[in-house]
Amino acid sequence: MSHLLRKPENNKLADGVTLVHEVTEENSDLHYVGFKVVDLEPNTSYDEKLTNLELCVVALTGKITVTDGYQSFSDIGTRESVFERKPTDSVYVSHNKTVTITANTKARVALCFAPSDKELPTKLIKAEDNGVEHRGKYNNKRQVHNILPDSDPSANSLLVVEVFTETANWSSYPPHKHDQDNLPNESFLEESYYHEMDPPQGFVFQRVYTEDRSLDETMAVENANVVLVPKGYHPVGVPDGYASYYLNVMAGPERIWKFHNEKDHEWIIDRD
Ligand SMILES: O=C[C@H](O)[C@@H](O)[C@H](O)CC(=O)O
Repeated sequence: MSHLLRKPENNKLADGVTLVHEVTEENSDLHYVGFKVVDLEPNTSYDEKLTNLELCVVALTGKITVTDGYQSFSDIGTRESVFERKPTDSVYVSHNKTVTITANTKARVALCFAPSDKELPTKLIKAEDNGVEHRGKYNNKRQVHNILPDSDPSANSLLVVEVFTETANWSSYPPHKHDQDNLPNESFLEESYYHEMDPPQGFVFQRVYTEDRSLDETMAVENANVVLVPKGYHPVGVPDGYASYYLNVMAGPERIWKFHNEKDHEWIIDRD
């Protein structure tokens, strides 16, 4: 199996609390992006102590209450399945705080991390504050919910976005990369993909490859898998009959999403 593909670990932390994924600097090649998924049964809690990391808690499914010890956001989260295709609520918390997430209903929660030493206000990012975009045409159509885009200065280096790709379509396509710290032409951002499929027995293909092909991996990605993109192009192809959801976390030295399309395939954008 590719070292960029992560299957659910389903590590039981306590009764009703399961750590589905844990991507850290220690267990991956990533230095900027950290990512966890936690499943909570009703009335159970998960604590996350932040030291030199900032965090965006995304209520993927179910209702949760999030507190940073000072402020509390109760009963947030808008959906029972990500495939309701509507935005959800999230909470941004800067470094040095302890965050408690309590489930009001059965919930799946994503924790998106990036390095930070900046004290910034804790912020509820309401579902209705997500910028919704419809990108692409023909079989390249996707719906994007911008949770923490670079136009929102609430975070130090975190960028968070969710993407729905219709059946038999492609996204993160034509292939693009953001692995050079060369602004204003391109920014360096690591990225993680948390994938779900509808119906859940589906799969998608994701290729991660660099210009010189020293990295070139094509992965069969199943429901609740995570793909890590330390560098390179990273397109996703969705087979007929299945719809795709993914949550992206991006972070790097500068909080700017400036990508470079692979020239050979850029014509895809310009078709009439
Ligand atoms: O770099 C960003 C990510 O790869 C996705 O968010 C992607 O660009 C989504 C898309 O437009 O298809």
